Amino acid sequence: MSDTIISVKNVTKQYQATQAGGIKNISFEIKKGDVVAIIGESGSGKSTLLKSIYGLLKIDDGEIFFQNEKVKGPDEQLIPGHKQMKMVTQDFSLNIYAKVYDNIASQLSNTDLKTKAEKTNQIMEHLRISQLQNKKIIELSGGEQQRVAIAKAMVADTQVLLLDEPFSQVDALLKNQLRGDIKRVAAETGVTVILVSHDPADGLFLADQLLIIKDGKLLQTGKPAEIYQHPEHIYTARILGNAVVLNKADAEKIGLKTEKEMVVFYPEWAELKSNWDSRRFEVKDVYYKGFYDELLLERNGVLVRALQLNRGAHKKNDHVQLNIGRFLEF
Ligand SMILES: Nc1ncnc2c1ncn2[C@@H]1O[C@H](COP(=O)(O)OP(=O)(O)OP(=O)(O)O)[C@@H](O)[C@H]1O
Repeated sequence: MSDTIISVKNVTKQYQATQAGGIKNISFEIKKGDVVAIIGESGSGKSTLLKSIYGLLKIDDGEIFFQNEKVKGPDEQLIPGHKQMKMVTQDFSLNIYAKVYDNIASQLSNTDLKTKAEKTNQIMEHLRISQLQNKKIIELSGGEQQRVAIAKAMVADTQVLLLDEPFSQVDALLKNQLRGDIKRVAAETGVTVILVSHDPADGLFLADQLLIIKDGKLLQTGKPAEIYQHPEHIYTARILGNAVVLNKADAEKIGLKTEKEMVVFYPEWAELKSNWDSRRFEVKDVYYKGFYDELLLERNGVLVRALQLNRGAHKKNDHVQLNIGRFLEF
């Protein structure tokens, strides 16, 4: 228990106006120093959960604890939010006409100017923005502003960093770099990071703990690899791995026997072979995916997808054998 920093217990928050949305009876714990990714589609309740943890929303039911102290809602304190947590929203809340250095340093007191300068320089180094320190925010790209916003949020000994869609402003290449940097900074500084993203790849890459949210409910939480390999819901397998989902009748048409209603497998669990046997599929289409092909295959009117690492080996209209080594039943 001692290394738990955040406990969310049976938290419900519904919005009066919509009578829907929000989050429903969510419980989980976060370990100090972990990177936690909350993954779900748009409108699933991710931001509601993040704001509730920070104390920005009045929750209807349940409790949230920071260490052993209850997080107060906006009606219970003068300035909503939690002193040891910082939230970076998509608008960054930076002073766009001030310099990078001053934006970050503004979070520290002037009583010890040497420490103030040291801490500001150190966090800029961590986030690789030292070279930008004399630039004004308005002169920076979206990705650079994102880094400054994170540095500003972290500089004053923040224990929990809350990031709402931190990669929304960066392109694919910079996104990989920023993801790596957040992971590294969390490991180096010991800060606990809770981030919200609609892109499951963010969670799989970054997180020590993943939370899958759908329609305001927590479907599953755990380590990314565990959730990926053992999803408890079809939705989880679909968003994490673009799984193939078949009903019982279709599954049987391609030779998969099940007592349950649905069969699910990730394309990489199916092995392609050229041998001609009873489990043959016809290649309906080939999608170029860079270092591999994705094949759309058909058998008895049922379509499935499989990966072809040996690019170009099978072409449209070829017949192939597919060994589905593992599948899940729901
Ligand atoms: N202030 C509000 N008033 C009424 N309904 C709201 C309010 N904020 C959010 N909702 C509703 O609650 C649901 C969850 O919203 P939330 O912003 O938490 O989702 P999200 O998963 O973060 O989505 P996105 O990725 O689009 O930001 C949505 O249906 C949304 O319309």
